[in-house]
Amino acid sequence: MIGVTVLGATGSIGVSTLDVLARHPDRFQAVALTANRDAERLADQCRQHRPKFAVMADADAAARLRDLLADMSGRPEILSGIEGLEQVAALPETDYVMAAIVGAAGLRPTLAAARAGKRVLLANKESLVVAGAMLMQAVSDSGAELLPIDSEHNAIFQCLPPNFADGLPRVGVKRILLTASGGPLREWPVDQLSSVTPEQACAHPTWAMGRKISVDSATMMNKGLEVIEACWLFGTDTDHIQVVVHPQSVIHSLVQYEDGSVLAQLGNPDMRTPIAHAMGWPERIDSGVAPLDLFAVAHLDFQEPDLMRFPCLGLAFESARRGGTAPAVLNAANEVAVAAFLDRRVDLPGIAAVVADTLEALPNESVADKGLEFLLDVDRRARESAEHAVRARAA
Ligand SMILES: NC(=O)C1=CN([C@@H]2O[C@H](COP(=O)(O)OP(=O)(O)OC[C@H]3O[C@@H](n4cnc5c(N)ncnc54)[C@H](OP(=O)(O)O)[C@@H]3O)[C@@H](O)[C@H]2O)C=CC1
Ligand SMILES: CC(=O)[C@@H](O)[C@H](O)COP(=O)(O)O
Ligand SMILES: [Mn+2]
Repeated sequence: MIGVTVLGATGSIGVSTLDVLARHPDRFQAVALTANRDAERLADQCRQHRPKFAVMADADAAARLRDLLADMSGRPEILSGIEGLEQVAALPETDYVMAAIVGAAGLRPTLAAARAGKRVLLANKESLVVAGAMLMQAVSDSGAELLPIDSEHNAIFQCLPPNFADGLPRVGVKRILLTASGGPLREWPVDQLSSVTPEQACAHPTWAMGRKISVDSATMMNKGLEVIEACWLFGTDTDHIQVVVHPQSVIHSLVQYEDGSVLAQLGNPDMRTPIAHAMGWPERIDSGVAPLDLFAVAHLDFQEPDLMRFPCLGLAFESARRGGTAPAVLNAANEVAVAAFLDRRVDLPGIAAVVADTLEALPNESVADKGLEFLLDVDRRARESAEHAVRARAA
């Protein structure tokens, strides 16, 4: 039996993961489930999946979870805080860790799973953006397995040969073609972007996801974060990654080879496919996703991204090229700006403006030989600076 810890069990990826896990009761057992504040949903999940541990990041929510599960026989041990998250990411009875916390908050538990040598199923792209070198080093030092859950990166993984870690040029790869839907604002009049509401930004045309990543898709910052994620996962650079807008989200990404071949992975836009792929790998297991009907799809369209409409994508490419602390600053500023947008404290174009101001305000520092505390401090300073930029725009 394979023991699974699901970090971020109550979120969009967490729920899909538990759906796949429940389809294979003879293969997987939930060992630990975690959430931030949603004790009610985590309590329901504990009753269904009967994990040994449940963690609420928030201490008050952990107390609520204890009350909610007081009458459950064989109830899980309930932990709280970041230490609880790190503990269940590294349990001896856990084989696989689904890293599905949203944002840089997922970094420490994801790192704990990597350091403990687990199979890390990585949805939390922000971990790689903030601490790519450190996370990749932890994976290599411990012998952990890192399998991408992000649909594009999972697709690329499926289109690469098993020895891709030898280096993409050595295995004949010319470049990665990273697909993007273009989000709900792809055709919105550019001069009216300041009127976009949080509800409109979160109404993704093809994927059902949490609110933070939905806004990132609307600004195309999501694709920018994914470019940085791809650089780390596949040992490449921005010159070898092309973003291709593909509104149908049926092709999840492509790999172009030296001989002219282009390999692609296709499927319905449902995250249970990459989740089942990574949980079953190297075998193929049922995901519950309906077979792709190409006649119903009928057309596959491709466009170049419009960097005037989507300045966040340009900022992310620039941060990736600069390296150092720039990607961590980009990520922190974006998290602050997206939260402010969802609170209606800045308008949608304000997100890119806050990120640009924050990148400008902070020096770019080298991350070589620096530890986790340094990166957490960069993240903290960038958040402070971004919050100032939000207030300055609101004033
Ligand atoms: N949704 C998708 O289809 C895809 C998501 N991803 C990535 O996966 C990750 C998760 O996304 P998604 O599932 O959409 O997000 P959701 O917002 O739906 O879920 C986030 C999860 O993280 C928990 N959480 C939030 N903040 C904290 C915190 N500070 N400490 C501990 N736990 C916390 C939430 O708990 P609570 O419910 O209590 O708030 C919830 O369980 C993101 O990094 C995203 O970029 C990548 C590709 C596709
Ligand atoms: C499902 C998934 O992997 C998301 O990251 C998706 O890519 C979002 O769609 P966009 O292409 O619009 O960012
Ligand atoms: Mn994606």
